[in-house]
Amino acid sequence: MTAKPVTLTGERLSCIRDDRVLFEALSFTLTEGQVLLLEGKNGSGKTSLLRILCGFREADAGRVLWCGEEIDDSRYYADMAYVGHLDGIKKELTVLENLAVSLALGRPGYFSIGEALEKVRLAGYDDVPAQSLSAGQKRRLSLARLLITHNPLWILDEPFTSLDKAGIALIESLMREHCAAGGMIVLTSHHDIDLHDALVQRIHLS
Ligand SMILES: Nc1ncnc2c1ncn2[C@@H]1O[C@H](COP(=O)(O)OP(=O)(O)OP(=O)(O)O)[C@@H](O)[C@H]1O
Repeated sequence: MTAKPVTLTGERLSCIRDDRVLFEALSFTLTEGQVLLLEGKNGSGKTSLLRILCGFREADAGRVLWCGEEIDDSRYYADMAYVGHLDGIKKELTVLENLAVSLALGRPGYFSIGEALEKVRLAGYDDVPAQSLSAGQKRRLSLARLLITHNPLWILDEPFTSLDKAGIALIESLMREHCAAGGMIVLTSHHDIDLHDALVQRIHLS
């Protein structure tokens, strides 16, 4: 039996909020190594589309498929990692405890916890409660979760928020490595991203 190709497909997706059509009949297919960049002004529906792709909200019409199957199965949730506005961090836990919980819930990824902390420049912060971190450090911690578990699909809502220049360059290089390893990324960003154009599909919501 041949394995199905790894794809994320949006099929004629529509979203309506308070009688306003944010988007309608939106279709795309993302394959291994590709990035889908959602662009558009504030309130245009980027986060709403991400939430539909994550399965947190149903589309008003259309379907989301992972490897050709509807996303209501556990395989999708094992394969997908979401980093949203709220960082997904447990503030009462330490940096190390936060990552240990993520690792326990997922499959081991590219890096150990120690290596991931080095990468995101949080080495030495292991025992610091997450609530004491700065906004940029919290964002780095939430992104470190992507490195310690194996998730072919990353869904990232404004991943560069609160990051300094070095942090932005770091995330871009992690995204390039993820795509080179066959991963896929869907993200929203108000910043330009430094990725090879051939990898990037853009959807502009208006
Ligand atoms: N839970 C909700 N109930 C009703 N309306 C909502 C809800 N969430 C979002 N909206 C509305 O949907 C529209 C799109 O919001 P969304 O967060 O998807 O925009 P966005 O493109 O991500 O914006 P931003 O760039 O500001 O993050 C907005 O007008 C918002 O008020």
